[in-house]
Amino acid sequence: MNEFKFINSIKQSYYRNNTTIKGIGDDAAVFRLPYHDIVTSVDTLVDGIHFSKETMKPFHVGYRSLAANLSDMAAMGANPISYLVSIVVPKNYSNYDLQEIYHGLETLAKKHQVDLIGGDTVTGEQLVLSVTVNGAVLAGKARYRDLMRPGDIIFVTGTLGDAAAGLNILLDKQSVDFGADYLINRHRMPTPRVEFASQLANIERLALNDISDGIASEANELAQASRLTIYLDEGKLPLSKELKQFPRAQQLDYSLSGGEDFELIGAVSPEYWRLVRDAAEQTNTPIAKIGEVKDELKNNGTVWIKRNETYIKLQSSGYVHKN
Ligand SMILES: Nc1ncnc2c1ncn2[C@@H]1O[C@H](COP(=O)(O)OP(=O)(O)OP(=O)(O)O)[C@@H](O)[C@H]1O
Ligand SMILES: Cc1ncc(C[n+]2csc(CCOP(=O)(O)O)c2C)c(N)n1
Ligand SMILES: [Mg+2]
Ligand SMILES: [Mg+2]
Ligand SMILES: [Mg+2]
Repeated sequence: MNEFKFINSIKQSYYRNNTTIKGIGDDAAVFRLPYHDIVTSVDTLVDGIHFSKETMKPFHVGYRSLAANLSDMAAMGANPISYLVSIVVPKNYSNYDLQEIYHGLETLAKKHQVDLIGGDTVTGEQLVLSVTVNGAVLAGKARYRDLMRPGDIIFVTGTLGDAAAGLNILLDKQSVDFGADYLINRHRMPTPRVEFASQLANIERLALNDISDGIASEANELAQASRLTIYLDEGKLPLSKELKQFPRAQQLDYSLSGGEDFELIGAVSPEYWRLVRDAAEQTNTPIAKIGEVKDELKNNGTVWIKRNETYIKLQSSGYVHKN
């Protein structure tokens, strides 16, 4: 790999987004947008933590990395515009491997009309891919975690637990009778719910969070940020037929704390539930009502889940990076 040749090889020949004023080729990129709040976030994938030779090809590393970032845009109700990639390239990575990472990034970027506007390339010991994404939301319309209100419906998109099941199949810790390809694909190439979230623009108030660490963790984040109590119904968690072939305890472990589903969990007033369902239908997004929000002084900041007709406390049991 030669740094400068490489940068030239990944540079887009034109920019899709008309907000992009300067992309790759100067000291920094520039984009311009009136009437919007700029939304930005960064997420990093590390070899051995988020993927391994067993679980992902370079193409998937690129795809999955942008997917996680676009998912954060969706969770803010923002439309993604552009992204930057910081990459640490190990010596044993071939030019082909590198191009495949960018092929994965570009495949999803094209789908969402976002531009690669910059980044940084260095060599190092292990592959690290850090993607920064920029997006925009109409001024004042970002979907913060503290925007839940008592009486809100809690909903979730897609199905939960598939990515964790797929990962365990890839790591040879699990075998299945059917649907291995589906589950593996859900792990390698998650679907960020960008169009769905964008279709909710007409709803005055909405709280959203995306599910990277598991719904047990993300629901607790919503409850804590909004200082309210969430009640979930375990029987209403949306599970794929592929996940349902596992023993019930495993279904629950994967769906509650497996993580990496990149689905959205949200809270909305019941009067707007119809609009949420319409948006789901228009964007081909499965959606399920899974609970409600209450204001209970002694329980605020916590999440409860109905299991066998009684509510038990749902601890924030998702994935935590630790040393
Ligand atoms: N090293 C850091 N320096 C500064 N801010 C950070 C750092 N790490 C996380 N944050 C900030 O902490 C908040 C929570 O980040 P977190 O990564 O948990 O959210 P997320 O990206 O939605 O979840 P995930 O990374 O699990 O997908 C965000 O505002 C994020 O920008
Ligand atoms: C090889 C391999 N081993 C384990 C895992 C599981 N894993 C890693 S990070 C994470 C949470 C999300 O991370 P973040 O919070 O950084 O977004 C999970 C569930 C994996 N993906 N690959
Ligand atoms: Mg993060
Ligand atoms: Mg997030
Ligand atoms: Mg995390």
